[in-house]
Amino acid sequence: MHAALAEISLTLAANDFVGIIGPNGAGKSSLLHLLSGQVMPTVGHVLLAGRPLHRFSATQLAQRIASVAQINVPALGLTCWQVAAMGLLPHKKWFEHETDRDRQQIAMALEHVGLFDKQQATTDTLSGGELQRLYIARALVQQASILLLDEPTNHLDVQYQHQVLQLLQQLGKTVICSMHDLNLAARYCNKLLLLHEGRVQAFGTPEQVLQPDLLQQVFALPCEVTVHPTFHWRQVTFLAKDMFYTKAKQAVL
Ligand SMILES: Nc1ncnc2c1ncn2[C@@H]1O[C@H](COP(=O)(O)OP(=O)(O)OP(=O)(O)O)[C@@H](O)[C@H]1O
Repeated sequence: MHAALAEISLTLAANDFVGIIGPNGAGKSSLLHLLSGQVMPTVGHVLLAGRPLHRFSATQLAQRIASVAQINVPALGLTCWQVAAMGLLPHKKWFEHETDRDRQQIAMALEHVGLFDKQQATTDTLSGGELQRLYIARALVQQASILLLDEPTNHLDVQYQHQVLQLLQQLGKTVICSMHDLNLAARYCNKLLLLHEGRVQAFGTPEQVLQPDLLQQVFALPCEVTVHPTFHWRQVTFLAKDMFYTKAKQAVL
């Protein structure tokens, strides 16, 4: 049997903003499923505050961990407000009504993701990016201290990519998300986890993880890593193989 992940051992601290990076099929989504408790590891444990995830009830987990999946099917007929309000479910008893505080929280979450003005719009009228932001709003309403997001900037335009990552960074929560854009990951995450073929290739700060040789080996493309002159972020540029060799040849001539 093929294991999606193997020999993963890591400890994440409260308030870490971790970007899981790696090529297609590296195991990013599988790791998020394990961390959310959706899937149990066949070997080993995932511990939350020292307690294995399987020892928490579904409600207890939902009060602590909120997940935003990669592909969210729009809940047909529901308004943005109603979808965001679903985040209250782990905190409510059956038929318990929304309080003023609940409504304030929903409004704030919608405001945070730029959807306050669309609160009465139905989800089938939203763009892919708006839908993504709506599910992030639902996760905020859930008030979990850990947020797991599968490619949260997928479908978002540049402005909202930055707005959403900035928002996630400022939440003061533990945020773990898979990301394909290494430059956005370098800019916003304080830690990166580089996966390849189900194994951890590197885990640490963006400076530690974004090493050209390592990236070249994992992504199978020549790459350069530079440092932004003003902000000191790492910036990764992948080169098509022929570009790299043409440039190297010119440098030799
Ligand atoms: N439900 C499943 N059953 C069997 N194998 C699976 C399942 N889901 C994923 N896999 C396999 O596990 C491996 C890791 O997949 P995963 O979706 O976690 O990768 P990923 O890094 O998130 O990829 P991508 O960047 O394409 O989203 C792949 O080989 C994939 O084919």
